[in-house]
Amino acid sequence: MNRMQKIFSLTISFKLSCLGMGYYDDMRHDDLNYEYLYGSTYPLMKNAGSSVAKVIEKNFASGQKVCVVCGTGNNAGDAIVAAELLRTKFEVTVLLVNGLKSELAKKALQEYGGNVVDASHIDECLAADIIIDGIFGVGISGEPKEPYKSTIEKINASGKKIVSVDVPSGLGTNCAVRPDITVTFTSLKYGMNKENSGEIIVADIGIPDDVRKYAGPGDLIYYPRPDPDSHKGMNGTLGIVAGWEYHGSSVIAALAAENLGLDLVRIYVTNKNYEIVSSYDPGIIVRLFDYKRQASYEEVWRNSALLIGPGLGTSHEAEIALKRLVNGSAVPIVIDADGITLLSKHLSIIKGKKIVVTPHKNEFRKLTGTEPNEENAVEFAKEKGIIIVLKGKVDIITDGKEVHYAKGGNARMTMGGTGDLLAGLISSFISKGIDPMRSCLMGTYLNKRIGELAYDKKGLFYKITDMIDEIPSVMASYVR
Ligand SMILES: NC(=O)C1=CN([C@@H]2O[C@H](COP(=O)(O)OP(=O)(O)OC[C@H]3O[C@@H](n4cnc5c(N)ncnc54)[C@H](O)[C@@H]3O)[C@@H](O)[C@H]2O)[C@@H](O)CC1
Ligand SMILES: [K+]
Repeated sequence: MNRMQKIFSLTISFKLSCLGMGYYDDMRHDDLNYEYLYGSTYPLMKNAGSSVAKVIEKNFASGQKVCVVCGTGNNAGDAIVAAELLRTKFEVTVLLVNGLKSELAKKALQEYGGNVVDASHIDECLAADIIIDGIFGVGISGEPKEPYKSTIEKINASGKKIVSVDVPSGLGTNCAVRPDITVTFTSLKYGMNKENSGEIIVADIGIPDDVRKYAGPGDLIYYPRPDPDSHKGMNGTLGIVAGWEYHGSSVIAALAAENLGLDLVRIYVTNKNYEIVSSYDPGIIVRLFDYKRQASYEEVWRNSALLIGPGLGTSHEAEIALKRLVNGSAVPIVIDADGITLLSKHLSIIKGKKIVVTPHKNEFRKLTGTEPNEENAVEFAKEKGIIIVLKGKVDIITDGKEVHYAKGGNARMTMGGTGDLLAGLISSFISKGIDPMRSCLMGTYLNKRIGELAYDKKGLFYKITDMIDEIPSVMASYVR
């Protein structure tokens, strides 16, 4: 390879591995939400394997020898499912290059009744007529390590017909299988073309639309891990303008934010509640807000996202503050509770702003002048260019184009404070730079989930801080 070729190859490889991560995240998202809604994702693996088997039956004469080369993950599982379906018509051998790690792949192997060999039989296995490549799918990270690197080289040197499962193993690195056919699942992966993937067949493996319509644990994986080189302020700063009337609402939202790993959580209150809010938690910064001073507004605008409204009251000073804050803000704002009541009198201020409004049914009526239902929420969100989270037994989340739902929770969640908590969660995710729509899905799912966990421990007798206490364990199980 000359220098230019090397640079080109490195660029391609970098791009593919970066974008490969995107596919991996999307696949994990779909898998987690699938599990949440329907249970095990094994049926998807069965569908994936079955689509590979169908392609082989259609393209190759039966009776030939097939070597199914397996890595350790779910890509191998798909290949083993295909092996079981093919073994009545073909002479099939499953080659386990280095055992299996994936539980689903192990299950597929249990259901497979044919011939299995280990790496000591690699040469004899690769002498088959057809090779199924189930070494890596989108779960690869970095360059293939041994023993896979030399296995890929042997596959490419074999001169046999090669069918890759989902993606050619190693695609985007310097060592990739070069197949005749690739059966890829759900959608074409970035960078795949005829040269590196052979004939590409996109197979639908039956992932239901609901995995993207419903908020679920899969949405939480989009929480950004802090860069080890980042400094204070780069991982979310939230300005909470709340609690001027009912101080507890601002504290609930701030505690939610603190538990979500933000760098700085600041509450802005007036004289009346300054002392009591300041005394609550050492991790929360409390600042005095004077609605007549421009400096107060400028301080609030320096945060990466704002939450306005919980326990704010509807005083004259709150009304002025809301108007000026929204008007001058360049960062996204979540408006909740009293903020919604005030906003309903000044709807023109949200034009062109990045706004999420989180009304319950009555607040929705006040805000829109219409009945709280999906159709009206979509209509209002579209007309105003905002996101609406209409809270209820099932939350409805819409930006006027897409509609999503969050279900779950329990009857105890009608208690005061759950709305403040939800607004705190959504605004915190937004402050970390997560897309606002995704932030709403993450927040609505998480709010319902922590209600369920609190119920598991204390039944109907849990309180709002019990929900807040559950935030870290839920997040930590999806974000490492
Ligand atoms: N929702 C979906 O899209 C579905 C995807 N499925 C399959 O699942 C695949 C992804 O499965 P997995 O996440 O288990 O990942 P893979 O099967 O792609 O590979 C992961 C395994 O390879 C190892 N590994 C990763 N990089 C390596 C490297 N550079 N050198 C050596 N070993 C390495 C890992 O330790 C892990 O055991 C997809 O490509 C697809 O084939 C299907 O099972 C069905 C559902
Ligand atoms: K593969």
